[in-house]
Amino acid sequence: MEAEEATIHFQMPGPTLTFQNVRYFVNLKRKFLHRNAEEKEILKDISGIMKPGMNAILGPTGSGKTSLLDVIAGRKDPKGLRTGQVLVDSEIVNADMRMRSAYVVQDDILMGTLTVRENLEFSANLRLSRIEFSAEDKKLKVNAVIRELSLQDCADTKIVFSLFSKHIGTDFIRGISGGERKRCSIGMELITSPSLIFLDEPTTGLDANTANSLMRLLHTISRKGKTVIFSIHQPRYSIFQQFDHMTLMNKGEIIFAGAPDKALGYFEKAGYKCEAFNNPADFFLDIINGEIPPTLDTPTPGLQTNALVSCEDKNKLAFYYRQSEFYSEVEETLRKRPCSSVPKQHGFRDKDVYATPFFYQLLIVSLRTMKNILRNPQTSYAQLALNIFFGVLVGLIYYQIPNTLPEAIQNRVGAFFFLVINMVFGNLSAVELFINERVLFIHENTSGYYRTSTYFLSKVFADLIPNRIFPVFLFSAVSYFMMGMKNEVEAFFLYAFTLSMVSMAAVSLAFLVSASVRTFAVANVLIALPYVFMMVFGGFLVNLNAMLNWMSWLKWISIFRYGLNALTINEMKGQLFYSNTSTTTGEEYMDQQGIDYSPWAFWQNEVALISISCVCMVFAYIQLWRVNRWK
Ligand SMILES: Nc1ncnc2c1ncn2[C@@H]1O[C@H](COP(=O)(O)OP(=O)(O)OP(=O)(O)O)[C@@H](O)[C@H]1O
Repeated sequence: MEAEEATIHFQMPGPTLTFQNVRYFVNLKRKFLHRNAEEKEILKDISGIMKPGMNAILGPTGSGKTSLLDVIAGRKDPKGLRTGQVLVDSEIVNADMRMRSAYVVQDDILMGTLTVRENLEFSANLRLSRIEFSAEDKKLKVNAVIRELSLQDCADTKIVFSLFSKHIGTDFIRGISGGERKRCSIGMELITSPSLIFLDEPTTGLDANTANSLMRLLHTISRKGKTVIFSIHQPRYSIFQQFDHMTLMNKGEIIFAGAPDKALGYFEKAGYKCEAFNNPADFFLDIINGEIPPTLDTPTPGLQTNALVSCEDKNKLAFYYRQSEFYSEVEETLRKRPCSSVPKQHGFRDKDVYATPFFYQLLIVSLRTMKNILRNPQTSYAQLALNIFFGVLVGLIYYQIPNTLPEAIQNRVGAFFFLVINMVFGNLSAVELFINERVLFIHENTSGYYRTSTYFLSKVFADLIPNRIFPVFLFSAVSYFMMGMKNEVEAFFLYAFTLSMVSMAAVSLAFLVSASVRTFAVANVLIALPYVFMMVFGGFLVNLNAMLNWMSWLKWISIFRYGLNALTINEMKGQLFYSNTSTTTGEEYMDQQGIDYSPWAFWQNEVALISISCVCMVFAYIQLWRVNRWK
């Protein structure tokens, strides 16, 4: 038991985090015909010190709590940081530091189809080094976290309502509660035994009691010497009492930072009196919101006479704080602090800082993807059902195509067009893939769970191939024999191979769109347009020889054209069609259509389809890699 306890207890005492003269700007939308985007200063020259214990960042909505938390956690784009620096002990926050600290986001980002334990195991498997932790150690660690966070009762319950399974969550399947979900999110981070923990509004969306017990939990963690820093909106008194340090914010500036028990005295000196039985946290917010007027008869030591009145154009409370002894103390400490000369970093990740090797990550992430598909079978069943349905449909429409003219050629060509349309448009749903998981991917990737390449390849191996390629063989088997195509084993396999290559090219294009945009609406337009263009330039709807020269190049990137040509060569070659008066061969038909039917020409079409797939995949990967990780 003791050994188990030891696994969750953190190895190092928490660090002291300091920030000095931090000014942070964000770009607002660029105005029409204006070259430069307008900027807004959201953190205005602020400094502070946060030591091991409970550090709360309080303030009304829009005061800059989350911005400050993100900047000090190193999650905000450093381009916006105009002046100042953040140090953890004496080191500048860098990628390595980010990996060693924990950041719990406001919206719980968990894989909904997995249970609490499986989510924690996923985190443990990827974020604990295999050299230092055996499989048994990881299990002990997960158990210890479950016990520490009192998650025993729901350890084997699925999350279900979280993030991207929201759309499949039904009234019949109740997942874990909001408080349990939040504790699970915290547990995902505690697995690595971080000594510095950031939480963005951990109590938002929780009822009073759940919020209270969650804060008690954080308090317990902080008492083990950890530095817990969190933003919070309006805490009740029992929560407020647990703070060791409080940073009060208003309009991007600090209006008080120090021990909460000193804050009431501080504001009293500034002329604000808290009434008996009033919650101090509410009282501070009321002051900021201007709901409590100052009574300025009280002398304000260390401050020029009536400073609160004279600084008309400034944030008066922030101005007052800068004159106070609290601020002088912070400045004095910051002046004395040592600082290492680590260069400023610009990218999200300076070096490879993952705990586990590439192939191990690929295995773990692929297993989770498969588990997710199996437990969320709508997509895979739908794909399978769709393929069987269309296989039977096309088989019935073109049932046993005769060799008599004109049906022999007309029906075969019509069937090929139908088949390719079905393969291409049947994969429209693939645009959901990265959009659905975008938030999850960004969170896990930035938290050091896995590399971008691991995630991408797991999608290819565990999603694309089993979900999009295998069902095509089923479709091919049903449709090929119902249509009564060429009775040759080799021709059947080439037919199935061609259809799967068409499917893969269409999915790859959908992957590319999915990795490039954030919303379904834009994705649907972006994917439908090239599909339709490719269809027009496929050679079935318009004769490509009669096309305007400047447009005809489009045929070279048409999945339809390569698919139709390959299917036509495979079926028509060596066939003899006849009518009452004449006969014609498949080769004669292809000559008329300008289709080269040499063996190499057939494979050229397959190579072209594979090349389109590869190019789209490479670009999809680049797009995923370029996704903005900064908050
Ligand atoms: N990327 C951005 N673009 C424009 N304005 C921004 C951006 N990020 C933050 N802001 C602005 O900066 C201010 C502080 O935002 P922040 O989210 O830090 O506040 P907050 O105190 O956490 O608020 P809340 O409690 O509502 O989450 C707000 O006025 C917000 O509109």
